[in-house]
Amino acid sequence: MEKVLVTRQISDDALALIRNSGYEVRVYTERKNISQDELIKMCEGHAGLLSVGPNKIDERFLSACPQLKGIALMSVGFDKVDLNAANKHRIPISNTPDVLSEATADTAFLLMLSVARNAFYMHKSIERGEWNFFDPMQNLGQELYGKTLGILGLGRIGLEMAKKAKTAYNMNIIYHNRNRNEQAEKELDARYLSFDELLQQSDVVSVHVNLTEETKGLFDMEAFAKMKPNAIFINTARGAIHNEVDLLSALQNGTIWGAGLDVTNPEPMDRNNPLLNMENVCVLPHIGSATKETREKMAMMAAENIVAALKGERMPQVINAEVYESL
Ligand SMILES: NC(=O)c1ccc[n+]([C@@H]2O[C@H](COP(=O)([O-])OP(=O)(O)OC[C@H]3O[C@@H](n4cnc5c(N)ncnc54)[C@H](O)[C@@H]3O)[C@@H](O)[C@H]2O)c1
Ligand SMILES: O=C(O)[C@H](O)CO
Repeated sequence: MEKVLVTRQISDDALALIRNSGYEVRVYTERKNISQDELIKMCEGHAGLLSVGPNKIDERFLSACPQLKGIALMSVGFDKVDLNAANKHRIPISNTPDVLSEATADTAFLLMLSVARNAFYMHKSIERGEWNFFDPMQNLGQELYGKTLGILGLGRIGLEMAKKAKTAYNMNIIYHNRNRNEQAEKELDARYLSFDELLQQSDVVSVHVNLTEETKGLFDMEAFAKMKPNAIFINTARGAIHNEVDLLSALQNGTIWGAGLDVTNPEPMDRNNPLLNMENVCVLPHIGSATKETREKMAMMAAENIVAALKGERMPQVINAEVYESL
């Protein structure tokens, strides 16, 4: 019986789907990140890998695991995968698009509102015993009604964020993306701008692009300096898209007003990171898609994909469709 390695505990239904399809499942249950050497060792004797978490799938890994017939990621982001290497080894790789878009956009929205009202810091101030009387001039945040939201990356998640902001706060939507989205322009009255124009005109910038060589470090001091002093920076995409040292300076010297991060670089963030003690910053531990419903859907999607790969069928959510074309 062929075996599938699952690198984290996932839902029983998803595991049952793999087992009921005729495969043995081994679940790695230790609560720590896995080194590549450990993963290579664990993959021995397995035909399928359902990869949960930031496992690096590169030339070294794929050369060391020639028995793998497919890899299903339980994430939409695939920045840890070297697709050229996967194509070279003819390994199909799948991800979990769409099912997590709403939950992740909710997290971006939650951060936007929390930063605008300093919510996390206010919570901590109660714990510190600082809530002693009602002061009408203290703890003042910003309103979002009618303000301008700049979306970098109007893909699946960016579009959900734009819809929420338009519906809930009638925000003006501006965006920068690889391609224009005429439907969003029509339905949300969204305006397409250059990256620099987006920075200059946004009250909130929300990042939803994939992490690539092009977007790595895109938000540095030069970018923050182009933003408005009242601007809020939200990143739920990947931590490496912003330069953390530059972000800290921009927040400390008032170049921008606040920041909300669901993603950091590295992850986990060091508990002594100065960003955690700033009034104008909210940080979450990469919980973008972390609802029971969404994680269940992601697990089922990943399970369906790995079963397809082992059966020799096309993975429904394959990222590197080229592997099928070259067969
Ligand atoms: N925080 C979380 O838990 C969480 C959850 C899901 C996804 N994510 C991140 O969100 C990202 C986006 O997910 P998605 O499903 O919306 O992906 P998507 O592919 O639908 O959207 C990404 C958009 O960014 C655009 N883009 C990419 N590079 C660009 C560039 N250099 N300039 C302009 N536009 C560019 C693309 O054209 C696309 O429209 C994922 O890659 C992942 O890193 C994070
Ligand atoms: O890309 C994703 O789906 C999330 O960030 C989880 O890795």
